Amino acid sequence: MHAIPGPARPSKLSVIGAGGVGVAIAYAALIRGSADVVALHDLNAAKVEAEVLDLAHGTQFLASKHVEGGADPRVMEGSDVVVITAGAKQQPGEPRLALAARNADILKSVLPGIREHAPDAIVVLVTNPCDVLTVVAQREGGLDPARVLSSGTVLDSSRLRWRLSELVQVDPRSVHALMIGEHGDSEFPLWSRAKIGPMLVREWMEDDRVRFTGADLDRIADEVVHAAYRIIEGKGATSSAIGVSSARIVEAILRDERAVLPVSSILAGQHGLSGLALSLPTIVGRGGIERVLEVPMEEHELARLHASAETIAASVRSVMG
Ligand SMILES: NC(=O)C1=CN([C@@H]2O[C@H](COP(=O)(O)OP(=O)(O)OC[C@H]3O[C@@H](n4cnc5c(N)ncnc54)[C@H](O)[C@@H]3O)[C@@H](O)[C@H]2O)C=CC1
Ligand SMILES: CC(=O)C(=O)O
Repeated sequence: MHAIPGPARPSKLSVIGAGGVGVAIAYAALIRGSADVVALHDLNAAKVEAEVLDLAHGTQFLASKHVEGGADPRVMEGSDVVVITAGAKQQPGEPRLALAARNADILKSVLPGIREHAPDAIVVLVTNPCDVLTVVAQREGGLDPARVLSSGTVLDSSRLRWRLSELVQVDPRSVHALMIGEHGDSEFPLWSRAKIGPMLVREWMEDDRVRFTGADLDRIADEVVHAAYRIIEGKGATSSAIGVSSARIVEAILRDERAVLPVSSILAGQHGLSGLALSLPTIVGRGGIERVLEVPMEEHELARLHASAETIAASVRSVMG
């Protein structure tokens, strides 16, 4: 006789940091139904309690039905995924790497709470510089490298796909293009593998009916690399797009999708790189990082990847010695 399966345990996402980004992630996750339960945690009790109430008041219209939170780290109990957004954000014109020392200290202060209350959770870094902090979290927290990752260039790749889709007037879901490397100034588009539908972007450019050139692609790449600076100049921070990007990563984990996403994780020899985190196309599932794909690339792209890796490694050395 087969046992009748009981109801599945509700999935739980906790978000540390109830600032602009943390709330955007919680809101996106609740609307999309990324997790059954969403918890918010912040040191600022009044702020986090107000944010939880504000979110809960929309429950009737949300896909996920339970939001909770507070200043006590016990709100993270039973989490399947913990997303970290706690920390300082960039001032206009400030590079992400300038936040490394400050945010590494904040990260170190939140790791014991995760270890105590959510020891089985996959940890996703969003706080910048997210590649550097992924390494800090793994080493300081003694985490399994497969179970700590960062949103990396998921957001940047979404920016790239949107700009390309506007250029060629094709649905962004049919644009397959990646920003790789650092989530920061040294990132770059992997043009040699970029496709629109089944056709390489380069093949589109050889078609007489297509009205874009290499100069257009250079301009788009530059816009993507500088996108956050532009938004921070105008509204002080970015939040909405990282909200949906992070919710998407959480879904890939909780639903064991084995989706290929350009998250950042600690490399173990891919492309000759080890001991630092950066973004490459990666299979993401219930175990976190299932596999980093060693995508073939051209020599000049490999050189850019190594330069990006060195930028991250230098920052890791500066905060960890
Ligand atoms: N990886 C990415 O693609 C992106 C990353 N970010 C990064 O996300 C981070 C957060 O940005 P915002 O939410 O705009 O900043 P914010 O200033 O609005 O919020 C930060 C929150 O962290 C909280 N916090 C600080 N220390 C804490 C601790 N020890 N425990 C719990 N909470 C703590 C603060 O009380 C505050 O509510 C920044 O580092 C920013 O650069 C922002 C956008 C995109
Ligand atoms: C702030 C940041 O990292 C971004 O919007 O890309």
